[in-house]
Amino acid sequence: MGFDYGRFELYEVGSDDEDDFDEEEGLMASDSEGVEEDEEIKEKEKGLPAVMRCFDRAKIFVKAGDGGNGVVAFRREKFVPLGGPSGGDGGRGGNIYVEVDRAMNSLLPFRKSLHFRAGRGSHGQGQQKNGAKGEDVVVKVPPGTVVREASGDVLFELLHPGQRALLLPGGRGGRGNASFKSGMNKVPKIAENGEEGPEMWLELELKLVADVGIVGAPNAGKSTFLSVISAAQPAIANYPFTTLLPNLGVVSFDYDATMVVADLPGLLEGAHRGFGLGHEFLRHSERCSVLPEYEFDAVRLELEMFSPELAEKPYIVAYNKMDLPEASENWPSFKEVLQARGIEPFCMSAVTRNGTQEMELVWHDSADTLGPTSRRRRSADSVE
Ligand SMILES: Nc1nc2c(ncn2[C@@H]2O[C@H](COP(=O)(O)OP(=O)(O)OP(=O)(O)O)[C@@H](O)[C@H]2O)c(=O)[nH]1
Ligand SMILES: [Mg+2]
Repeated sequence: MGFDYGRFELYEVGSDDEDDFDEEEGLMASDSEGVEEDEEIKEKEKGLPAVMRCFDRAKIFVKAGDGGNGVVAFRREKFVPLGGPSGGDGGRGGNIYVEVDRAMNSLLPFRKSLHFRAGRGSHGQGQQKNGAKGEDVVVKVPPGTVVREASGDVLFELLHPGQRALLLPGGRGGRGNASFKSGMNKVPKIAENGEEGPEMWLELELKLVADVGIVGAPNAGKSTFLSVISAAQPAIANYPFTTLLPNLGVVSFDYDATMVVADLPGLLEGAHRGFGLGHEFLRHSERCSVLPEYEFDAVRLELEMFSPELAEKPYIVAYNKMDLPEASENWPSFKEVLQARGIEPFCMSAVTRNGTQEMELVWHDSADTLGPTSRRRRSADSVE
């Protein structure tokens, strides 16, 4: 994907405009226009560290279908000038559902399409024909999505793939005059209009339910590592900032124990904006002579600047790319420096899978120290 993504502050509540929607749809097809918009969002996001993007938000408008109108009609038969009432009922409007789609991992699609309208019920017809039900609309969201009303009240938390909830029921269809008939000779000329489908604005928030996050410098091999220890298949490429959206993977240990791991965007995103050690770091890495402990400090600092609370979480240091000569040469001194600071680093090669299993086991054994959620979530569920 050629664009950054971010926090979605899209439209004011109440800007419910059909034309808007079509335009937005159009954007999806034509990339060139989309790019401009992305630039704008990027601009707004300056200084937002990558980790913040794990929490993804979107605002959407949903409207259930209106009910179809009931109809006034009379039977017409030869020699019967005024037959009985025969107007059918209107069909019910379509419902709006929200459903978890395991293939999604962000709320990004809602940037392009934020209005969801279910179909209108058809009107009733003569000969007591009832109108057809309006088409339902299913809003697909990624696992871990919290749905809130505009007031902030939580409506649903959607965790499990396939989980589906009814957001708004369609409006009732109006009764046709046939159903108002009360006696043989009464010929009511009344019929109801369909009920309007309810509508509302909703806020979606995607919360990653991960036990462990892989943080590190851009291009360090985080996505590669995730792909080795889980079934996840994140994009891997030999340039920094390949990962713009967090990838989730499930690491399975023996007997039923699992851990959800998030591969996060390269943490030194601030680096190219020149704060913290970043600028310096990039200059070094251009020359490819960056000291591993320097990189480690830069990542730690970046994490601290983003969230001191996050930085206080227990962590395990993995030194990757050991298959490369320059990496294995640097390893002893890196290890020494860190040990002197009371940290025991591990080394591995994600590509050759040397040491990756050991890393998994360390995680497994540290489940208690890695945070209270790890054990609780084990074998739990949702993301895979
Ligand atoms: N030699 C070697 N190359 C590796 C190893 N792990 C990853 N790579 C390569 O390093 C490059 C970056 O790997 P990614 O997994 O995309 O790195 P990342 O940390 O996710 O990068 P960003 O998402 O851009 O921050 C790719 O070309 C990988 O093939 C390793 O253990 N040894
Ligand atoms: Mg990556």
